[in-house]
Amino acid sequence: MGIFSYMEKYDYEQLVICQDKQSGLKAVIAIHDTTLGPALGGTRMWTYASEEDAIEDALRLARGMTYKNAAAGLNLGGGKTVIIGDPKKDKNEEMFRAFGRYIQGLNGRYITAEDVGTTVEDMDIIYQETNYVTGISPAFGSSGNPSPVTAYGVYKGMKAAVKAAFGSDSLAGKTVAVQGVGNVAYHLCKHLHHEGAKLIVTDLNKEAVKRVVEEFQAKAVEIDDIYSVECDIYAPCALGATLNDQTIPKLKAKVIAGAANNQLKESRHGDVLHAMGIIYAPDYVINAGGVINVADELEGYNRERALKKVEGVYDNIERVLSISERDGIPSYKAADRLAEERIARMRNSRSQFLQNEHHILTRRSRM
Ligand SMILES: NC(=O)C1=CN([C@@H]2O[C@H](COP(=O)(O)OP(=O)(O)OC[C@H]3O[C@@H](n4cnc5c(N)ncnc54)[C@H](O)[C@@H]3O)[C@@H](O)[C@H]2O)C=CC1
Ligand SMILES: CC(C)CC(=O)C(=O)O
Repeated sequence: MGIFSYMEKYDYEQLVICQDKQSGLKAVIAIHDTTLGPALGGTRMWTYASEEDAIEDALRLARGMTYKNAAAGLNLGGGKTVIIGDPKKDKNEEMFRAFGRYIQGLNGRYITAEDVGTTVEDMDIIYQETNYVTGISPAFGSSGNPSPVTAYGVYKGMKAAVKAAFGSDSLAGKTVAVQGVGNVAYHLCKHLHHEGAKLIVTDLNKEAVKRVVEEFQAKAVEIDDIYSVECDIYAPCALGATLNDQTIPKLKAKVIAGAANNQLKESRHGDVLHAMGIIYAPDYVINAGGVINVADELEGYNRERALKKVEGVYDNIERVLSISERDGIPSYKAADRLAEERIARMRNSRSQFLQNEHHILTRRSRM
């Protein structure tokens, strides 16, 4: 399908291809929908096999952010950036300075933050060129790395999903298979270990595996074995599309609850999970803790208030799963319905861009 056909099919607003020869920057900014407010979504840096893969990831992630921000009750639209490159080798200051200027050129339509392969330090560099960035250092009055807060939300959402499957939200004694133990899942494993869950983990990064084995007595398995291990919960916390025709038949888990974006390769895989009786916590509902955290910056960041809002992920998962049960529809469809209904209701309200004649992020710099 051509880019314009794809953008028309899912009603995207804008796709920006950014290049800076001197720094090697090759970035794709996708803005899906700004009905609820400026598009907010992180910047992912990854070694994509092709430019087409990078563009597809940016588009899928951006639309996911529209649904995530709407379902979380935020006055934010959906957008995302991918930077093509190896985050371990290809980063430099001028790359993120150039990227910050491209964001500034969008005049507040897109606000960025961290995602896979980018860090608070990268956001601090971007902040030198534009105000339209969140998740920057607390020294600037910001919220810092969103990952630990995302993990807290996933932990709360997992408890709600476990309650739907087993009748109690206790994770004590439950076995959780965690795929990808990076920024978010390291902190998720800490919560799970503290509550007495047993951990089975895998990651391409052997140092990341070693850390959770040593700290949380996790059992390490090979990359492809994570799907078929005996467990109660499968927690996808790596990249997307891990729920597909090849992997779903291997699953033994009764619950799927993880941080990764775009876990379903295609929507129909959500139908398959529903038919199998597996409780699927929709990815953009359970992993909304990070964006809820950085969105609190719009009011002048208050960590206690932000964490209180993130605890609401538990209620949101309960609400989606009860709609799924009541109406006999897959949980991903119940989540989509909630998000789409809010966007439709807000379509005619005043834009969140210019409350009190100021972009919603300018309040931060006035505090
Ligand atoms: N950082 C945040 O606050 C948020 C992150 N997410 C999503 O959560 C997921 C994880 O994000 P982070 O922890 O920030 O990224 P990260 O890059 O720190 O961790 C991802 C880990 O997955 C591993 N990995 C990649 N492919 C793998 C595979 N095939 N099998 C096993 N491990 C694999 C990587 O080696 C890495 O250690 C991503 O999908 C991200 O988009 C969603 C919401 C917020
Ligand atoms: C604050 C960011 C981590 C938000 C985002 O990009 C996400 O939730 O995927």
